[in-house]
Amino acid sequence: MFPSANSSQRAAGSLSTPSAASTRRKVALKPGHSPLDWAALTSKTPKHKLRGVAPSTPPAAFVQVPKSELKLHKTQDDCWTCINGKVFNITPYVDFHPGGVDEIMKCAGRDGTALFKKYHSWVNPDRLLESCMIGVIKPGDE
Ligand code: HEM
Repeated sequence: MFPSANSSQRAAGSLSTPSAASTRRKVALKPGHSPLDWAALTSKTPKHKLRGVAPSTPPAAFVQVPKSELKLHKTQDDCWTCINGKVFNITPYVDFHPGGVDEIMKCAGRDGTALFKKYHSWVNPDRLLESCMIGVIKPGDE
């Protein structure tokens, strides 16, 4: 084996047996629910269906969502959240969430910005959920 077990080229500590604290908890997603599958679905599904709105609904930038409306959508088959002031219909995404359904449902029907940043500040919600954006939270309701 190279480098040999006691070689100075080896990193200190044991790389093969990480402590429990440093291991990432892996969630098993349903078949067909990988990030690539999500990208494929969003590219072929009409936007109004992903947004969960009527086809005649104005583009997201022109739609204001009151907080009282956001609160009504908190179940797995009708789930909205607000991240950085943007309101998304995450119903079609829930089963694709790499962190699992239970975790993402914690932001259902409410502002998920803090939780989102706590768990993955590196993820870009605007890009990932672009096709699911319903509108912006009503000014004053943030
Ligand atoms: C719209 C809301 C959310 C979206 C779009 C989203 C998206 C993602 C994405 C893309 C990943 C994979 C990150 C990576 O592998 O680098 C991920 C992982 C994860 N998410 Fe979320 N997430 C959302 C909400 C949440 C919430 C509310 C929680 C917790 C309460 C959460 C907890 C996690 C956890 C624990 C992981 C696994 C991280 C790991 O592998 O170490 N997420 N999420």
